[in-house]
Amino acid sequence: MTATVIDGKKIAHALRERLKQEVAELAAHHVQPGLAVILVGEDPASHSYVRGKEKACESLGIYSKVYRLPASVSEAELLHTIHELNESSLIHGILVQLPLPSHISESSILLAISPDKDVDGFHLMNVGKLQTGLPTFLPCTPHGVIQLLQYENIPIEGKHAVIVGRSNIVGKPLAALLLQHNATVTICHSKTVHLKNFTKQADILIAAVGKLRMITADMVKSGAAVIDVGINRVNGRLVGDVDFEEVRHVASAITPVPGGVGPMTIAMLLYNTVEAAKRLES
Ligand SMILES: Nc1nc(=O)c2c([nH]1)NC[C@@H]1CN(c3ccc(C(=O)N[C@@H](CCC(=O)O)C(=O)O)cc3)C=[N+]21
Repeated sequence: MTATVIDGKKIAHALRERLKQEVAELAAHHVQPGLAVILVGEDPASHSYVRGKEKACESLGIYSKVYRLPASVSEAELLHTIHELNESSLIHGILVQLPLPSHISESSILLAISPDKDVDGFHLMNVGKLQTGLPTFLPCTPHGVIQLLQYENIPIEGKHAVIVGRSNIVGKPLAALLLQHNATVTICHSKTVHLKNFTKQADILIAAVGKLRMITADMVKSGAAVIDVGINRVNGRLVGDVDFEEVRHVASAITPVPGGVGPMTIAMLLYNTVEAAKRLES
């Protein structure tokens, strides 16, 4: 078997074209969605992601403003910036790029963002809403994964989805979303004993660990859909958590890295920003 390679770039592009029309319709009503991105420190990868987000906003006609703050910024200063953005009428979405320097408490920063502008869906109120099944901003990467599966007509209901990785930004919210779509969900992590026994049972296997090519062909059931959320850098090149060349001969569908989940994450951020503008301006 050779898997269908899921073209995340193409699917993200299609979503962005739809959003571009929505932004144009909002403009006719004198509303321009605005996104503020706060980036603390000098991590080159973070700077590169944030540039991607800026360019994406520009191509859709979304206003964006990036706050590049030194790693030495205090928690109080950061909170001050967030409070100003909560009040700003130009800004509908606020994103604080993670990770933050260790002297800043991530949870207090995320709590300070107005839940109505929390386009990452990381505020505790919105985390609770997601768990409860109430409408909220869906975290971008998990939402992007669901969109990829739906676009490719990969059924979720009744299927066994196995997620490797339990982070607050991918593994846990993705488990909640897959449950909402009636999958049977297993979450595996670094302390899981005999990981392969679990991954082998997956109809949908999601790798979100951050460990280079850790999912090998022997861990995948024949015909499974394999979604690679991993981003690892090898000599400046991006490589996923899945051994793509090996696993593509076992799976029925597989996402590449780059060009899989990453572009969808950005598309869903734009989607949430447009949603935020519609809600705040209605
Ligand atoms: N508050 C917050 N929200 C985030 O959504 C967030 C974050 N912090 N911190 C870092 C991670 C990482 N992330 C990516 C987004 C797009 C690509 C992406 O577009 N990747 C392209 C390649 C880009 C390249 O070549 O550098 C691809 O996979 O094809 C990757 C990674 C969002 N994150």
